[in-house]
Amino acid sequence: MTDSQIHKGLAGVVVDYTAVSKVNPETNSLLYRGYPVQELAAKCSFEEVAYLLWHGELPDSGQLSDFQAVERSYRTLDDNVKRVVDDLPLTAHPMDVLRTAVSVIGANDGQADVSTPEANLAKSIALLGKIPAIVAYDQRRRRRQPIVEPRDDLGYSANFLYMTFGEVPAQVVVDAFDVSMILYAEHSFNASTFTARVVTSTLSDLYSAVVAAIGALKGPLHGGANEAVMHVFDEIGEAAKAEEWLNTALAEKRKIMGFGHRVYKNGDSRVPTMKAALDTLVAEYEAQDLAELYDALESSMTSRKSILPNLDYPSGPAYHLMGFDTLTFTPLFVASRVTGWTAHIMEQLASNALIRPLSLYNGPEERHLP
Ligand SMILES: CC(=O)SCCNC(=O)CCNC(=O)[C@H](O)C(C)(C)COP(=O)(O)OP(=O)(O)OC[C@H]1O[C@@H](n2cnc3c(N)ncnc32)[C@H](O)[C@@H]1OP(=O)(O)O
Ligand SMILES: O=C([O-])CC(=O)C(=O)O
Repeated sequence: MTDSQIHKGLAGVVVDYTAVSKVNPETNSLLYRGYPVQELAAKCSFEEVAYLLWHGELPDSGQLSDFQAVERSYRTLDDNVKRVVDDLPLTAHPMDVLRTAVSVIGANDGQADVSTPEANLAKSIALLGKIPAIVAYDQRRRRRQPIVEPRDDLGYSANFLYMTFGEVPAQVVVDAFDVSMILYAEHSFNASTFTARVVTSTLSDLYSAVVAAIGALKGPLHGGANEAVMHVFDEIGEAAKAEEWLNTALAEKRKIMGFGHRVYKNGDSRVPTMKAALDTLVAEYEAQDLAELYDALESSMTSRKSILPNLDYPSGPAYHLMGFDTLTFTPLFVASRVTGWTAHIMEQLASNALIRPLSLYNGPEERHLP
């Protein structure tokens, strides 16, 4: 084995087929089951997109209402989950709380190890329904606000916002949130999805794969970047300081959160759609200062490094304007991406091979105890 066989970070390595989504950096496009994500964001709800990712086809109206009824039936949290969350310190990151709560849901499911396609689909829909309840519960407990029970007369996004804030915001806000959920739902073999597939490849259960994926998503090089973008905005403060801040940060060899991508080198296909959603929020909340800071950092970064924003760059400030706590941004990503993860878990199981790459040893030569 030689050095040339090593692909650090698996960059450029094709590991398997997938029919769930196609990321094409040459055409700067992203297809979910063949449909451009921009069309889905413009014409479909997040529930329809979740159904598409799992079933391969969009639902007709009867299939959609059956699906929505099942998702709505899972929106209430069991007491045992609430108790575990309540026992966690407020110093725990919301991603750690969510990871723990999903683990508790798995441990309480007597059928956790049943991995038929039907059983895994049922668990996936249950997680789709329950994760917003966990995220909302945790933000409200941190704010010492009373818990808001779900409403089954509301769609996914309106209910998510209602449970978090105690009221349904203006329709433009619900729409922007729904668009973000659609855009975050799926992105081929990214680090967290690959993590879920590795766990699944050992024939472990769906909950274990999702818990592991949450851990992988938390890091700032992946999903944690949407939170990190907001910390950067807070650090900079105002548009006039963006260029100087960036010069210092680059001189210190810092990675600028929300910029760059392993696959897209000419811009992230999802950014224009999310930026348009952010613009509607800027108008709704009259947040021109934030928009100016966004533009100033983007244009400084583009002229200094020619590195373009990824989806986390517009999503972070969008969630901020909606009123979410900064630490809650990556859990919002989980709420959406659980659809893609579970679609991949089911795909992996349908054609499984244990994922186990090789390594080139560079430790001490063989040696022996005296
Ligand atoms: C939804 C998502 O998960 S999207 C990704 C979210 N993550 C972030 O926004 C974190 C910031 N971005 C990054 O750290 C990187 O761009 C990654 C991890 C996303 C992609 O990394 P890679 O594909 O490994 O790119 P790589 O690190 O090889 O970058 C190539 C060059 O661009 C530089 N670069 C890439 N992204 C950035 C950045 N955000 N800030 C500063 N420099 C950067 C690298 O330092 C490297 O420079 P060098 O050749 O002088 O060493
Ligand atoms: O594809 C990646 O590497 C990261 C990403 O954008 C995502 O998971 O949405």
